[in-house]
Amino acid sequence: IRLFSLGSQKQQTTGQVYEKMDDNITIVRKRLNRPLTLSEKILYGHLHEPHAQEIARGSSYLKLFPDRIACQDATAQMVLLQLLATDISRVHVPTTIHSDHLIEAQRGGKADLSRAKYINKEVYDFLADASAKYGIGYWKAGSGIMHQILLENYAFPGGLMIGTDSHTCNAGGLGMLGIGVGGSDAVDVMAGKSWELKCPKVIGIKLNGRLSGWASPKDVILKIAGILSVKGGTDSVLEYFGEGVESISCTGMATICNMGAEVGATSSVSPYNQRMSDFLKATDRQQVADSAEKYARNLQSDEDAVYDDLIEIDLSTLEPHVNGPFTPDLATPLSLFKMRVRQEGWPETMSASLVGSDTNSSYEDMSKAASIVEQGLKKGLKSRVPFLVTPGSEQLRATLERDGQLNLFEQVGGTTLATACGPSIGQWDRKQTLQGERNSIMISYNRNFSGNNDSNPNTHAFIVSPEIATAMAFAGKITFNPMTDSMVGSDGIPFKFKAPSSPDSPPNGYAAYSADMYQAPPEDGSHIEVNINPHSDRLQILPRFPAWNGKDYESLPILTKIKGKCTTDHISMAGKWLRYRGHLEHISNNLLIGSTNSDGQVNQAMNVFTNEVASIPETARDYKARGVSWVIIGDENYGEGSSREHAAMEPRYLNGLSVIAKSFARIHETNLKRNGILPLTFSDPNDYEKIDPSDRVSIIGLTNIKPGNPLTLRLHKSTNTTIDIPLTHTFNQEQLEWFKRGSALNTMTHDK
Ligand SMILES: O=C(O)C[C@@](O)(C[N+](=O)[O-])C(=O)O
Repeated sequence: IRLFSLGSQKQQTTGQVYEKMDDNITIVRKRLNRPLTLSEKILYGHLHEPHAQEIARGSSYLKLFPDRIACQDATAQMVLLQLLATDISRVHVPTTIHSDHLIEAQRGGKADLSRAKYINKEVYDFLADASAKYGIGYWKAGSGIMHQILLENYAFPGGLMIGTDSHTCNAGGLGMLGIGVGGSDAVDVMAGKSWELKCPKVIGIKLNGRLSGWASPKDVILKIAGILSVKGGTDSVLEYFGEGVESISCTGMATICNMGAEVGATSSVSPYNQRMSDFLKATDRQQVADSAEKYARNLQSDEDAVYDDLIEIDLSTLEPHVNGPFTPDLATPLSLFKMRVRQEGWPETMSASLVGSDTNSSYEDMSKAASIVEQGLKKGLKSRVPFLVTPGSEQLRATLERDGQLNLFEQVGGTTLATACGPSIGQWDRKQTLQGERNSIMISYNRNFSGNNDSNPNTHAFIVSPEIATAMAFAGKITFNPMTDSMVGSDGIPFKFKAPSSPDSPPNGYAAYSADMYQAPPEDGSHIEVNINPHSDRLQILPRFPAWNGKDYESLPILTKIKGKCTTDHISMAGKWLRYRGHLEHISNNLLIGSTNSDGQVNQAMNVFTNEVASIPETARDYKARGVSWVIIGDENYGEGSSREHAAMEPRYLNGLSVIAKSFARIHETNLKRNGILPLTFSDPNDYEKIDPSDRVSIIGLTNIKPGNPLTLRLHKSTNTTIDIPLTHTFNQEQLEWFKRGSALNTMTHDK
């Protein structure tokens, strides 16, 4: 299978990682004198200073050494632009970049891939050249989605990996702790620095019984999302255990761990077991399986481990779920979905069914979808809607082609897309839906925010398993329930779909990768020049953010007071804006264009100098041109979702200095800190109501800012009165250096 070498990436063997983990765990056990959960063993097994590290779940900051770094092409550009600003000559930790975001779904896999290679040539060349220069392995467009490639080649039980993608936690399916981060975190680790993470709490999720019928691994996490909500996992690791885990494939557990990002979890992980051993062997990693077997005690939770919270799921009674629209935690059991569709008035007619992507594109997933298709075919039926299928990697695509599943999809009118994220991050050219048209789609992806798949805010996206999405494609309506409803074959005879089944992995093994999918890093790339055209539309040398001026912030305007959900998609939309992910000036034109303000307006701001209403980016640019800094007022879970640090860099670049919110999503809060913006929280969330968008605000206490010290927000009302509001922050001492120097990057570079 593996037709590529890791090249000169000097990396520890898995056995060496396990030996180090074992030593650390022994030291920490003696200090804590209590049982450890699996995620604790992995984290403490990677501590920089196991003897001295303060360990307090939910509060202390751990200093860690990850085993790997992974980036995808939409976020890697900012990583490499930051690397170019440092004195780093070669990454200190094995790193790969995966080209999976910049391929737009339009006509089908081959055509879309060659179009993407043409459109994105400048960016792909930049990624390839900079990867070679810094000793990074580069997976080219068409090789597959980062999370599948990682699972198939690099993830291992007990490992610790950071990735510039919020779904890095997908690796939990193979027992690895994968954590989504912003690019600046990755640069720290590439430089050989230890990486800092707030010690997570641990939510135990005990799976009892075993899945049967139409219930799939996807339904486990869809149910959990409904229980925890999009912020319920914040600052926690979801840790799976129990007999039910043994009944789920390694890739099935990866699906469950992948969507832990949707409840804001720091990560998700499952214990080492035979299924993982089987998957490692099926993907040509016998040695890893042997090492894991030898250290299995460190790859599972202690029997009497204590969790901060416990959720039990009975797999035997679990039914399929449908989550959405517009938020991944709006969970409805399939049996109640038709009624809810009618109660809520959601569009009943389907406009498309999308199967695959990084969440559900394993051999098992695709084979289950194919088993439904085969039943429909036998009854002379075809998909009634566009049926788009995304294999997760080239290895999977070649295997599915060899074993016949792709041909089945095509026989019912399905289209195989490129092995890329495509519609899951808005890279979908939908000619048939006009902007604003109300419609419903069924997706086996992980995220369904407004506009996330096709930029149409009225596309109602419902997250389901691949088999449910496939069955509904034959019915052409979202109220179809394959567990209860019949279809009519072309012979006029009614029938019901039988529940799907599939092997975990291909019975005849995986097909081979073609060697030109991967560019191994050369022994020495220091001679390689990375040039950026100063007139480029897509790549721009990173401007430096100015250091703090040492004073309190006085009488700043509020750019916008946001009400309700404000994810990183609302702050820095993906889709067609991915084009500018390497150009801060250009991408800043999408700042908060998806957000709704407290007056209920989308992408509108009152300019306090001109008294004119304009778009948020235009208003911010006017303030910047006037040399005026400003703040954003946010609601709950501000910055939910993605790892894209652009959502923090853009406001900073346009002169934003602080976001004051009721609460923050973990990754985004760190991204704001790392880019010199103050993420501050209302000590009393009700104080949010005291703010009028026309107020001026001062932030008092900065000259004495210390970890744990509250700050004061002083509101200057139009009636010439002031109101003081207490604010909290979560900066520790090192992070305050980022604020004072203007950004974390500024602490790593000398003025050139
Ligand atoms: O936008 C990106 O590039 C990052 C991303 O949104 C990708 N993704 O997983 O959808 C994320 O969630 O990290």
